[in-house]
Amino acid sequence: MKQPHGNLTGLKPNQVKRLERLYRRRINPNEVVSLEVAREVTDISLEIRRQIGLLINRIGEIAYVIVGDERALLIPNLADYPLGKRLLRGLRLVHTHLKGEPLTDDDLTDLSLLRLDQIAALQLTQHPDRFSIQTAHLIPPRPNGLPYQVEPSVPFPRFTLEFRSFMETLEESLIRGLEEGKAVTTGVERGILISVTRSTPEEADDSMEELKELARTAGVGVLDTVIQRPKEFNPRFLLGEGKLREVVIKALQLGATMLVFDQELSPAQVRSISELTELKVIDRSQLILDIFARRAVTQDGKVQVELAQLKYLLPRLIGRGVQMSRLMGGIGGRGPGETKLEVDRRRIRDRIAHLERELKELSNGRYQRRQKRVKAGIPIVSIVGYTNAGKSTLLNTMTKSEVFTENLLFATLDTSSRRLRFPRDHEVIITDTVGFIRSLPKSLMGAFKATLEELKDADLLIHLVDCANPRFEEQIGQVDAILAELDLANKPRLLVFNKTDLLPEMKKNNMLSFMKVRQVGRKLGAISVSANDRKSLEPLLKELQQRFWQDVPDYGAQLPEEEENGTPEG
Ligand SMILES: Nc1nc2c(ncn2[C@@H]2O[C@H](COP(=O)(O)OP(=O)(O)OP(=O)(O)O)[C@@H](O)[C@H]2O)c(=O)[nH]1
Ligand SMILES: [Mg+2]
Repeated sequence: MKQPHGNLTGLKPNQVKRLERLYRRRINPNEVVSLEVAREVTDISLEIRRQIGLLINRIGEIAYVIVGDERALLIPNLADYPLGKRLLRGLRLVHTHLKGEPLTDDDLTDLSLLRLDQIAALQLTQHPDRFSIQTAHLIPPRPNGLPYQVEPSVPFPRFTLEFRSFMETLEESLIRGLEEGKAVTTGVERGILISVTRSTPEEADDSMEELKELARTAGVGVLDTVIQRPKEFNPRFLLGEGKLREVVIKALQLGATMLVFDQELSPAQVRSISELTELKVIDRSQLILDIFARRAVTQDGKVQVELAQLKYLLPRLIGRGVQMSRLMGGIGGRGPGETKLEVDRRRIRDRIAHLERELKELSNGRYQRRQKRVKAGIPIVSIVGYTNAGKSTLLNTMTKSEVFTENLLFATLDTSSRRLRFPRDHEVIITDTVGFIRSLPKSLMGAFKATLEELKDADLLIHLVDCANPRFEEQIGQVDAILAELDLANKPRLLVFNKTDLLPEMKKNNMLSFMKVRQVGRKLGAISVSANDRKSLEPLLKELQQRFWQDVPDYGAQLPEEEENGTPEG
């Protein structure tokens, strides 16, 4: 015999029995609830002075009988009715309100969060036979509107709703609403970005701005951002449960498909949050991994990214459940691939070992190539810097080659090298590198050390800075920190401020920022360039000549001749 849910203490055996017997009742699928069943629950409810709720499925079976207290009831985990890809749960809640209260905020939250077909309150009075009914249902998302509609309450005998056709119409309109929503925001996924942090409001904002950029780069449309700065972190959801519920309602209103956290989430947190919200949940690390996965081009890059992805996933495979598919799918399913997702942990470990061997071989190849270069005695200059600083653009302009550049984060994932010829048969090799970023996932840091291995051979690092970025100072610090972590703190370095063509505009709009750029630039002795303008590179080229061949008599800062440049190395 199926048990009623909720607290049954204090109920008489015959009352429990009556509750149990409710499971045997059938409702006509075209009715919200039948008069007989409504009467029975109001009777018991008045007798025990507690709310009673029925969750009824589409074929009219009573799937759950729930006993609450005088004012509320707690809906159990609806494990037998997973939402999956459906818009509605396939269950409606009919429950009693002992004092005839209208639907409460909690009721409407349950409706929204659980995506119930409908919620109905039987509003009781002193007379067991005289009660009203009030219903509410979800509606298509509207910007800044409530996600549900509440109907006026009507005396039960006058309540005539053709439930089946009502549901059909409702589902159609929800689907239509979703499709319209999709047209508004492009992107495979539409996400709400969340940051839960104790850092200062400015830091939190900066980090959120960067997360937005990352999301954009990953093809996630950003619908909204939420920053919470709690006194204490909620260990289960990171952010407070109340706040999380607000987020879910917002997600529903805006038609979001995923939540993106600025903080790294533990596997258990991802699980709890996705269970509660039924949305895809990813964190900053996974977002970055996802971007890497999209961008890796060379064998080396691909191997490293897959390795990093698997290492990230492995600890998250423990106690896996339904939500694993969500976790592993990544954005638009660009995880390590559906078939691979099904392999168990053992096979993933094997794969990791295999990839690590492959990486080593690739790295040997790189080492030999580097040896050749070092032997040839040609100075090596590596361009490093925060992602989107303009490193690839600089390499292109300097050498007139075509390295993929884009106004997206992490355009470059593989090092590429070019020769740059100076007059008098002097030349240097210039290498472009993957962009740096704060809080690079640990798993990636390891993998990318391999790519950045080449930096060890560099005779000079050009640290390129996008000085038009409001966070440029911080970014300089981040790059310095990563270089230190790579044991490169002592390499000769040249600080170069890029995008100076944007400064006049900044001077007009934000004098203070402009002055800041100038002050920092002077303090750190930065050279100014505009990577997309060859002419502006003269001071930089002159500096390079002086650094490498200072004994050479000054022949003027001359730009390398065009036809001599851009010979790809090798
Ligand atoms: N206004 C302006 N834009 C620039 C300049 N240099 C680069 N950009 C733009 O900045 C964006 C990023 O340039 P990339 O060369 O891809 O930057 P990157 O540092 O290689 O980036 P990652 O490879 O992602 O780390 C592109 O849209 C460039 O067109 C410049 O001097 N002035
Ligand atoms: Mg680049």
